[in-house]
Amino acid sequence: MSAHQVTVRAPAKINLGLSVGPPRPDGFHPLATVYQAVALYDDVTATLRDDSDVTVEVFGDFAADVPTDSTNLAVKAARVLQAEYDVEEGVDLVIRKTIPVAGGMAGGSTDAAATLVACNRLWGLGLTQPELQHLAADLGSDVPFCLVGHTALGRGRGEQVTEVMSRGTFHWVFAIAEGGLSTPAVFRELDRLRPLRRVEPPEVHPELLTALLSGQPAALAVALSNDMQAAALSLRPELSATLQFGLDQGALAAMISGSGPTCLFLAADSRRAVDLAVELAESGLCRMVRQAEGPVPGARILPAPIPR
Ligand SMILES: C[C@@](CO)(OP(=O)(O)O)[C@H](O)COP(=O)(O)OP(=O)(O)OC[C@H]1O[C@@H](n2ccc(N)nc2=O)[C@H](O)[C@@H]1O
Ligand SMILES: Nc1ncnc2c1ncn2[C@@H]1O[C@H](COP(=O)(O)OP(=O)(O)O)[C@@H](O)[C@H]1O
Repeated sequence: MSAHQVTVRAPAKINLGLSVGPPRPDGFHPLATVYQAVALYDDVTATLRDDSDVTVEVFGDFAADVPTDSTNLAVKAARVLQAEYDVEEGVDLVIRKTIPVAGGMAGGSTDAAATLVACNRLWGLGLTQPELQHLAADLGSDVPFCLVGHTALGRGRGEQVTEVMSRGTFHWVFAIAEGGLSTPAVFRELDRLRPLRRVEPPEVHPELLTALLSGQPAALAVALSNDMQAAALSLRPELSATLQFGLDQGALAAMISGSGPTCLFLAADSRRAVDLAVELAESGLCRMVRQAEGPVPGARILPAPIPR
């Protein structure tokens, strides 16, 4: 079924465990990661064009930091679909951005996932989830997870995802830093910091999977890990103070999100998450504070567009 306009809501991700192996011959790093999708969303509205052009407009919190040319990941996703399936129609994309840019939360990747879902419907392509997953993997290592959401294990370079059982809802607080960090630069810093001969193949810690099954935030707090944290802190040492501040205010755990620089905090419940968010906002240590629960589903079509 095709449509004239489709809006897709797509979540940010965090990595509850991020184990990074030595670089492969193609330059990518093998990962064993446990992703979780959290309720911080970008909305992508796709409107049909008669000609074959693809345009993008971005508004919202972080719009100024997002490219609106052919390097935009949403534009790339639409172009990939056009090329693969000989689509003659085009699309106008409008992104409402609430996920920090270059923040280690897969904002660009999730916009690409949203665009795949939206254009699949808009152009009446009828592609299945595995077909979309295949295209997603070519667009970026995080994109396949953004399609499925919830909690999932990521292997390979992060693009091979399988669902992980998780009980209950976890309450997260995010301290969004001024400026972003380039993902390749953080991987390079990690390689510089670690003697490569001694780097083990990546692995998921069994305690993390057990903690997710228990649904207990206190168990999850001690099972979180991120190999990229040391590299992100090496590039942005001031983030250590933000992490420590959150712990001093009662967070169960504090960690860098993915390649950073967003700092994430696990709260015991929703009330404590609100308290922590207020304290962080007043601390002046970050640009913005957000709260979100997880897990939530991946990119999905909304029944009606969201007014601007
Ligand atoms: C680090 C992670 C953890 O989930 O997330 P972010 O912190 O960026 O959100 C991801 O692996 C980011 O995935 P994504 O942002 O899709 O990366 P890609 O576009 O595939 O790759 C961008 C660049 O990052 C490096 N890269 C990425 C993934 C990987 N497994 N090994 C790498 O070395 C490579 O230099 C690559 O050219
Ligand atoms: N739709 C998009 N949203 C955000 N960033 C985008 C988008 N398209 C391209 N980019 C580029 O991708 C880079 C990484 O962005 P993002 O996916 O938000 O970060 P991260 O890889 O840390 O999760 C940004 O610096 C930006 O230049």
